[in-house]
Amino acid sequence: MSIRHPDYEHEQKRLDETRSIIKREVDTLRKEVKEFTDDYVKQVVNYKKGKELRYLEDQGLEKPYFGRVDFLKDETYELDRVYIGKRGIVRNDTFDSVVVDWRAPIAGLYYSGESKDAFFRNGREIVRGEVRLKRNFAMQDGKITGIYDGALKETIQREVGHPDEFLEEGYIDEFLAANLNQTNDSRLKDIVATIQSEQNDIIRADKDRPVVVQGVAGSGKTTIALHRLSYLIYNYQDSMMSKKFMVFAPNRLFLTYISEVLPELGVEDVQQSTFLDWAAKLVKPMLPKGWRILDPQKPLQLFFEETYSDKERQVALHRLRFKGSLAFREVLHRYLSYVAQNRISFKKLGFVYKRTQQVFTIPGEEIRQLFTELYGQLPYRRRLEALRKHLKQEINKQLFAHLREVKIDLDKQSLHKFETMIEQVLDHYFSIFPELQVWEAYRELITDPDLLGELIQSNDDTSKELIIQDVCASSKDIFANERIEPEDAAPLLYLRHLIEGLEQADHFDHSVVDEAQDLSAMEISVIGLVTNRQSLTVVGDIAQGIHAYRGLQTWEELMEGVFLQPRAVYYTLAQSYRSTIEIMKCANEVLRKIELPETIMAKPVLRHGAKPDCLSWEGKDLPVQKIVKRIKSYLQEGFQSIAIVTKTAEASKQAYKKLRGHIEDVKLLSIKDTQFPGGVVVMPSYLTKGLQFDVVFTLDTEAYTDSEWDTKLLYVVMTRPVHRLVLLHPVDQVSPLIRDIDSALCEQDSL
Ligand SMILES: Nc1ncnc2c1ncn2[C@@H]1O[C@H](COP(=O)(O)OP(=O)(O)OP(=O)(O)O)[C@@H](O)[C@H]1O
Repeated sequence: MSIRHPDYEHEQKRLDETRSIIKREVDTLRKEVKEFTDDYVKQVVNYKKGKELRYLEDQGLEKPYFGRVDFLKDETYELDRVYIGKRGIVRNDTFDSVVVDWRAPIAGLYYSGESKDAFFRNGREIVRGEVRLKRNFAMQDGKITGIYDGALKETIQREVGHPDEFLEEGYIDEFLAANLNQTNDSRLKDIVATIQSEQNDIIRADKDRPVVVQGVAGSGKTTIALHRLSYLIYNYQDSMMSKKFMVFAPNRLFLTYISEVLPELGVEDVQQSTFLDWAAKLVKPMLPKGWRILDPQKPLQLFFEETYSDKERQVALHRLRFKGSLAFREVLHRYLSYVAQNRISFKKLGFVYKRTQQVFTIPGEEIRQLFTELYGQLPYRRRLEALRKHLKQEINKQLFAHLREVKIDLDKQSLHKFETMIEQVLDHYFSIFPELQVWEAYRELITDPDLLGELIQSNDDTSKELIIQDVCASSKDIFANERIEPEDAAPLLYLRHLIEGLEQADHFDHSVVDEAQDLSAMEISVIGLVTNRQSLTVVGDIAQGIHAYRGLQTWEELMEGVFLQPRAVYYTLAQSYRSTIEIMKCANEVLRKIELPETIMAKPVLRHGAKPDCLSWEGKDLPVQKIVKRIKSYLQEGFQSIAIVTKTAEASKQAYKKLRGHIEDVKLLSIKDTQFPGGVVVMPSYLTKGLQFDVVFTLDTEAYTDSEWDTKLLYVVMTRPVHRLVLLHPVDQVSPLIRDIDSALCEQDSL
């Protein structure tokens, strides 16, 4: 575990050897990359070599690997000693592997830890054996500065003697602790050296099944979802393309925040979008000219800001929840059946072959069955195409059977004439099918209470009536201004899937859905529709669901209602890596105010820090000078990213006005921002989702009531800091959420 490790000499020698190999590689690559060529293939090879060279120069030489695993194979008793790094390194002359890429199958052993019963997949083969050693290295300037051995439990046993007690407290190995304790620059990093076993299971999960992860705040959900992309592209580049990977995240700010880690992980050209930005591109061309999608912030203002009446909120809640629900998805399906049943009269198809006066018919019932059953799974338009083809074949079959019977041989010209006649007959027949237009159909459905009432299924008639009235009347009002709302986008796309089918070109090879609890089941269903082979990674935390008016209430909704074929694999992550024990204990105390399953309480890793400060101030005006003084002292201590968080966007603007003259470079962030600047920022609570900072101030803690939404919102904010949390409130206004937090958990004082 330290420099006096018995293997130190040996490991340093191994590192020296590896570094000299890398130096030779660097020299060769430098020469090769410099060579000019106008051959396209060679240019591509050179580009790849250039990338490899940059990695070796920037990182490979400094730290070629971070771990070692010794694996004794059951079958052959061979001992593989594998050094694992961020990228694989192969000797150019002998093609020997010097360092194995962390994503390679054998590297999985390193992450699952020491075990007598281990295995990895080598293509189709499963190689079994024993992991004899898992070793981590700390390195600096080509020197080994630390060697950490063993699986967690054994290490603790050796060092302190009481493994279970420590594990319960969230003990982590020294190597991980050393990594976590570095001051954070608030950007996401790669964690390839310290991926934990339960995280590794998610990263390496089956690519062709949806993966759903409930992970507490700071458990690494975003990080591992991105590592999974890197893993997938490394192992399946024949069947997947990184430019067909999509990351859905809650806002544009968050997208730039995560985008920096992607090149580090070797996946550069991944698409990234909010659900709405992506959906809007597909939905806008479907709308009548001049129509627009309303601002997605509207509902947040409606629910978090005080200017709206309870009635307005209630109506919006009914409408928004309904539009995102699986019940509505069912209604969309039923609408198509309704059209088939009520708006198409399946008459018999008949025609006469004039030359012999033979009458051919296909009964209406048979056509109905073909349409609703045999081709029932296809989108409406494709069903029509398939049905037409089918009927044409059937007519041909009947005709040729008849011709054989009456011994008539048709010449080319007669055949052509006959073909034309069939097309005419079919054209006439198909005029009975309504030409469904997605937008028109949707509009009819969502504004006509009688139709919706007929298609909705609910046991509770009174609430059904109420919901239908709210949904239809308020949707009509929105449409009257030639607007749709963001929550219309997913059902519109779903209906398009049912009527026209979604373009294959818009499909993804893999989709990551981050902060999935804030999307509706309908939205996630749509993402499922456009993701090939259901290759999705869906991560989130129900405790952080701040879009309760539309988001998921439980993961069961997805497991039982969306991902059925194939079924999703569900994982939970309870260990939290971001904040100190002191911060997480305090945040958990707030979360306990609402009823949530125990599985979503975070267990912080064993990293201590200062207790959160809960500071009250006297007087009418915010004590700007005192707050500024605190911020400055944190900056002097070396903390680089500080978030001053207010509950609403409006409050952020006010706070920014007060602070900007006193703190250099302070920035105000709003939903419109796309760049995440770091430094000192003022921002509304809901925008902090997914982000992290060294220090977080909640400027108006008193604004959070004890409603479920406010509780979750404050919890989100309280779980953003890596090192320090400061909760501020006027002395005579205390939020019920923090009123009775034990003074053992937070430092209560006046500012
Ligand atoms: N195995 C690990 N080793 C080192 N750091 C880790 C590990 N897992 C997570 N972290 C760190 O924990 C922090 C939180 O990670 P991340 O933002 O991915 O979590 P999250 O679950 O998405 O959080 P939230 O839901 O609160 O937004 C990051 O700084 C990340 O680097």
